Amino acid sequence: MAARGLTIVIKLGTSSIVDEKTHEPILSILTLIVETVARLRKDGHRVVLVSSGAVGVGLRRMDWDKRPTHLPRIQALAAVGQCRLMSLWDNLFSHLRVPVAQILLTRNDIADRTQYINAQNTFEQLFDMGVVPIVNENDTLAVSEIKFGDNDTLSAIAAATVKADYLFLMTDVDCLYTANPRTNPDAEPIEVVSDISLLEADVSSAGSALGTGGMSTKIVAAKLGTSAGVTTIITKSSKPGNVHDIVKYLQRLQEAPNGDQISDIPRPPLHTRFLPSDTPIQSVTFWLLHGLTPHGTLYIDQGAYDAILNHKASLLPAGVVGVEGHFAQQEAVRLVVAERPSPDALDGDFIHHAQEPREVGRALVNYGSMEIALIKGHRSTHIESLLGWSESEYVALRENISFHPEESHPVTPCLTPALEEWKSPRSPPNGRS
Ligand SMILES: N[C@@H](CCC(=O)OP(=O)(O)O)C(=O)O
Repeated sequence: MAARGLTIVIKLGTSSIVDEKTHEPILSILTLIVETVARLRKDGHRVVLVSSGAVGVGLRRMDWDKRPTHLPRIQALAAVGQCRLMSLWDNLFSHLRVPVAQILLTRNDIADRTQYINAQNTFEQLFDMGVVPIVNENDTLAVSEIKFGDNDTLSAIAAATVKADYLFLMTDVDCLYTANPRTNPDAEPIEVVSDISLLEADVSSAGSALGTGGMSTKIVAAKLGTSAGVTTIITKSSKPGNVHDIVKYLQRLQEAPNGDQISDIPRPPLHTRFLPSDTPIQSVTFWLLHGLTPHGTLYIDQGAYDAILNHKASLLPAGVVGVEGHFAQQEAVRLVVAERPSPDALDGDFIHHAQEPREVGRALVNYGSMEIALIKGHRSTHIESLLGWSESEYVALRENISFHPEESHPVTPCLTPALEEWKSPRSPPNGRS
């Protein structure tokens, strides 16, 4: 039986495709990527590339030594580089007769539900036309509040948007290790991470001089990807052909009817595979949680939280104990569970007295921050007399509320503990190359 065509997103960071010192494109890698993508397509798969490198390529074009710090200069440089970067990709892909398309995104572009769906439709159409979409952040427009921040996060959001089967985060290491393999001879590769919430990652790991991501942003991207049902894979960018081999291996693994035959399958190149959540969140939920930038925070009491979570209730003004930030109707806010203040507490006191306030989800609100500050703690029947008008009896409708699939876990420096939890039964012996 022919294998089903998969949707595969491959993310390439700046350091994978641009020489850090000379800023020249690493043509050998770019070519191998193009050949790999062409092979995957021949196998019937749909491929999206998320390519960084606009700033790096721009530096070469302008003959500048280093990345500027002044934002308009970075944005101008990215505009120069993006054009050249795409011409490089287009040129290389054209030799194998693969048409490509450029998709530049900012958070704003997908903050509107209609635009998000438009983006989905465009990807879909490009796949139907046999085109490889090449995605980057729209650096020319993006300022901090509308930035994805790094292309690892962008690639996870793109993977969720196209409902990808696999997201490959190409990096300068083969995989995650139980310890630093350069300094610790006992370091073992981590082949499978079945529950990413158990993983403790080094948030201090820096990215390259040109890019913005690092290992920590890959872990964040893997969390986003797996929560949306996307198997997320870290593997070495200098061996792009590995992507093809890993996909073949995973297909054979899926087709193997029972465990006995798995041992007959040749081992794949080294990689770390983050397994998707058993209960992936829906597209709308993912969009609410990750597509929108929150403009403020609503503090809700435990009763409201339980009612929304367990009884599918909408959020009433009575369940709101505090408001932070300035936001308008239909903007996204964080939801944080906090204790109700004592009657004699000063405004805002609940935040300080609450036992570990925690963000539990996000919501699109029916009222702006000023209105919610007036109606919080009151019955819905009082909204009209308090505001002089009433839009809805709810601060947020249940369908516009999404909860995070898991509570946030502390992220501490080290990739080592709880190894047994992550290792697949087939983890290779120490020192495997
Ligand atoms: N959008 C930017 C890259 C941003 C970024 O995160 O880069 P990287 O950390 O190399 O994936 C560019 O094209 O230069």
